Amino acid sequence: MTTNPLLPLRDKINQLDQKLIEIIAERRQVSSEVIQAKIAANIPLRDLARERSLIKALIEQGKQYHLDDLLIRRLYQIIIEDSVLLQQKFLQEKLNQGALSSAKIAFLGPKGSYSHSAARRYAIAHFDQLTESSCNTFKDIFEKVELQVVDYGILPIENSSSGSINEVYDLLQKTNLHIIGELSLPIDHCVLAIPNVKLEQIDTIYSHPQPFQQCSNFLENYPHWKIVYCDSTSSAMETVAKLNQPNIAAMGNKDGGELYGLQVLEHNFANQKENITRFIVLAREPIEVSDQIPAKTTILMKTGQQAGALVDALSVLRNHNIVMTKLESRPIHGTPWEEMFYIDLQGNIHDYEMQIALKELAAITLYTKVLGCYPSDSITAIM
Ligand SMILES: O=C(O)C(=O)C[C@]1(C(=O)O)C=C[C@@H](O)C=C1
Repeated sequence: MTTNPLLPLRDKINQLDQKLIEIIAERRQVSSEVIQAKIAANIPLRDLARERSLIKALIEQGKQYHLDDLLIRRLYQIIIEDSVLLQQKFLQEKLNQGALSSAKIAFLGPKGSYSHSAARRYAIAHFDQLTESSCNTFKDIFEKVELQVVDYGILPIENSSSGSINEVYDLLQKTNLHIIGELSLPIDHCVLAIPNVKLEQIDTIYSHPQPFQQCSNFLENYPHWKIVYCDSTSSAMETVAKLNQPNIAAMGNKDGGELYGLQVLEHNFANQKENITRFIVLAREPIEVSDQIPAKTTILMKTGQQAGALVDALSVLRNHNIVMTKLESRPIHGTPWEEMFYIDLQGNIHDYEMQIALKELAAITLYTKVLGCYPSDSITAIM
C-alpha cells in the first residue's frame, strides 16, 4: 500500500486553518470589547476611516508575501462585516433589555425555501435558539405573529430582478405589527437532483414561477426540458426527492437541496448576476435602535388627490435632509384610484430632523404611520 503523499501537507494545512479559526475568534472577542468601550464613551459603532486605513495597511503588508490586493479586500470585508454585526448585536441587546434569547420565527415554507434560509440567517445573528414555523401563505405569517403563535415573522419584500412583492406591501396596510429588522439574501438558484445524476440526464424541472422567470436565459439552453410549476422552491425540492427519478430536477437553493438529499448540478445562472432578495422582520412590539448605528425608518402615507400632494410630502423630506431609499405605491382596497405610499428613510425615528419631518408629514397628508425603525442591513461600505 502506498501512502497518500498529500496527507502530511494536508495535516499542515489543517493546523494552519485551526490557528486561523482561533485568531478569528480572538479578533471577535476584541471587537466585543471595543463595543463596550464605544458604549461607555458614546462613540459611533462604524468608523469607515479606520476600516479604510486598516485595509490599506494590510494590503501593504500582504505585498511582502505576494498576496493579492483583492484577496485581502474580500477577506477583510467579510471579517469586518462580521465584527460590525457582532457589535450591533451587543448594542441592540443592551438597548432592548428583555429581548428574547430564543425565538419562534414564521416564514413561507416548507423548510428549505429562501425564506427559511433568511429566518435561519436572521436568527444566527440575533438569538441563541430558533424555533421554526413554516407557513403556506404570507397572510398566515402575519396572523401567526398577531395571534402570538410565534414571536416574529420574516417576509420577502423586494427582489433585485423581479421587483416589489405586492402581496406583502398590501398586508402591511392592514396590520398593527412593526418592522424590527431587514435582511438581504443573495439568491443563488441551483439545479438539484438526486445523487449520482448528470445534467445531461435531466428532461423535467420543477420550481416556483419566480426562479423560472429569473433564469430564463439559462433555460433557453435546455429547450427540451419540461417545466413543472410548484407553490414554492422547497415544495419543488420535496417532490423531486420523493419522486426519486434520475431525469427530474428542481430549481431551488443549496441549503434546501441538502435538507432533501439533493445534489447541485449547476448554479449561479440567473439572468441578473446579482440576484438579491430583501426580507423584513415583523414583531408585535417596536424596538429601540441605538443612535450609534445606521438605522432605517419605514413609513406608510396616504396623500390627498390634489395636484402636487406627493411632491409636497417629498419636499418635507428634502427640506430636512432625509434620504429616501425606496418609494412604493399600492392601491387602497375599497377606494379606487387612491394610493398608499410606502417610504423607506435613512435615519433613526428619534433623530431630531426625522421627528420634525414626521410631524410635518402628519399635518399635510391624510394619513401617516410609522411601520418601524430598525438597524440598516447595508453594512458593506469599505472597498
Ligand atoms: O476599531 C474599531 O473602532 C472597531 O470597532 C473595530 C472594527 C474592526 O472590526 O476592525 C469594526 C468596526 C469599525 O467600523 C472599525 C473597525
